[in-house]
Amino acid sequence: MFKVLVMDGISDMGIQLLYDAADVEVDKKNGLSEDELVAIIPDYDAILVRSATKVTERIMGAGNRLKVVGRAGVGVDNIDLEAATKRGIVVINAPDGNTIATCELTFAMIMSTARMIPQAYKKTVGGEWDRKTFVGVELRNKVIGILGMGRIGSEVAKRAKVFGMEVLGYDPFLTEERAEQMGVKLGTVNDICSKADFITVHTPLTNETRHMISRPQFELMKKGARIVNCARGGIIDEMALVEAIEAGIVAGAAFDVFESEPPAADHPFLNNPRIIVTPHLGASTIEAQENVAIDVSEEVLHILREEPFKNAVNMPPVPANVLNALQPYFNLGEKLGDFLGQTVDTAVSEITVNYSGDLTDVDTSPLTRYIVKGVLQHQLEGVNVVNAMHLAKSRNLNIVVQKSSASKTFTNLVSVTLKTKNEQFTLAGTLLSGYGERIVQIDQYPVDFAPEGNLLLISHNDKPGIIGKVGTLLGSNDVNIATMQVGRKVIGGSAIMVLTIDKHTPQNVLEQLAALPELTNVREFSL
Ligand SMILES: NC(=O)C1=CN([C@@H]2O[C@H](COP(=O)(O)OP(=O)(O)OC[C@H]3O[C@@H](n4cnc5c(N)ncnc54)[C@H](O)[C@@H]3O)[C@@H](O)[C@H]2O)C=CC1
Ligand SMILES: O=C(O)CCC(=O)C(=O)O
Repeated sequence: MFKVLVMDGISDMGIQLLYDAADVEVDKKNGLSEDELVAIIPDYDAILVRSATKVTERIMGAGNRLKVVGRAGVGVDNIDLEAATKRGIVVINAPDGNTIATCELTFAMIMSTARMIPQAYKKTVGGEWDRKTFVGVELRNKVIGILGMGRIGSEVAKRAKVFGMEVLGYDPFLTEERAEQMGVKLGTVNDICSKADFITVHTPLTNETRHMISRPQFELMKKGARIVNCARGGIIDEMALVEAIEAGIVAGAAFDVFESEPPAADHPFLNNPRIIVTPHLGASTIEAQENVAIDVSEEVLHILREEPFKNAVNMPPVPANVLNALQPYFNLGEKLGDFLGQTVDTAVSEITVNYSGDLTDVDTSPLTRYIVKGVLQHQLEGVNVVNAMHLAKSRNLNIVVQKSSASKTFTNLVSVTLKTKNEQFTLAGTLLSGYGERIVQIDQYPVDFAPEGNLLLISHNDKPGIIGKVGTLLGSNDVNIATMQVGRKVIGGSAIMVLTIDKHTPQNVLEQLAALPELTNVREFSL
């Protein structure tokens, strides 16, 4: 039974999928401190959060069965990604479900600053009938500058066009072609700051975007500019904004997010009549909360059940077509790594993977992760596909990936060579139509067996009678052989035998086999 901890009031409708799952037990909690979470997290396989709960290194360190942190939303700045990756904990988010909600709040904020609706409301309900103070501006024919043209920024741009605004955009990943399709003129941050009547930011908070709008940008602005931040506190320098309002440059601002949340009681925004604020409500619609909770629940179930998933934040994204092409190979890749990992007793210095046939046309890096995971799990604790490459890198393990043109014999072939200081070992596997996963080469020897169960790998010289001797010895010790494969390069030369055994071969039997003079090496593997 998987135990999932749901925090921060995530929508019950959205997590119905988890309640309905026979293999999942759900606990809902709110407002726990870091210490309280550290105390209970060892019981859980997954934790789901919005933005309120900070999932820190300490919490993840205590979560010894924690496999996934799910963020019901976009921004993952409340989750220590590095700590998660190190521990092989998958972090997933729900990037699409709250785009429209946040875009619509942004527009509400733009219109509220244009017409000072909250300020007018406050006076009116206070008993004043003030029709002079609140003379606003129209949006039509005004210039809006959008910094960050991803999901939300692009939706804001669409709506701004409908309001008759000229749209300027800045995003390092926005091509001229795409900007043109959206009717957006590209500009630099400073360009946009000097031309726009309204500026809205929709980037994540990163080293590059922190204080992207600060004193120098406010100095470039037109008198009467209005500023909106429904993305992340810190993208706009809060103190510089207050100064720009005092200097008469900025006429109004609307903030849903703060450098520190919640803001301190004496935060200068809270009593400034030109600044309107909301408590991080961008994603707070019934629809968005349901969407993100559904998305994150689906992904959490996939991860717990070890099924393929798509929205991991601490792993490179895998496009659906690549995932479809590679998924059938994941188990084979892991088995090849697993087998190879059992062949060595000393540190691995290099893993070389060669893909051929059908596999030359796709980005095989997700499959390489499975192979590396398979190898490393014999050397390190807690390895999985999330942290495999990170662990390999941190141990200076060289991963070489090669692609060669179609294999002569197989339509697809994955060949993996493991190198240590003193030895190297190669295995190759394929997916055979109608037969599934097969190992088809061990070092230079052609073989053909399924990578599963208990295997005995025996090196010997190709002489008559050896197979019989091995069979008799195993039979007399009640060790049943399920399948047997013999591989040799030339008649009478060195050869190998691969036997699938119904159960684990006892140590004393392995020793008796090793004592047979015709055998040069006997090793047991378990896959
Ligand atoms: N107030 C709220 O409740 C919510 C806030 N957000 C926040 O809104 C922001 C945007 O969300 P989405 O549009 O879904 O994300 P997104 O990932 O689709 O878009 C972000 C865009 O920012 C761009 N970007 C990154 N660095 C940049 C830089 N230095 N300069 C200019 N552009 C840069 C990226 O290229 C990307 O196109 C995120 O920070 C997210 O956390 C999202 C949902 C709700
Ligand atoms: O969960 C929330 O309400 C915050 C949403 C948000 O900021 C995000 O998705 O990045």
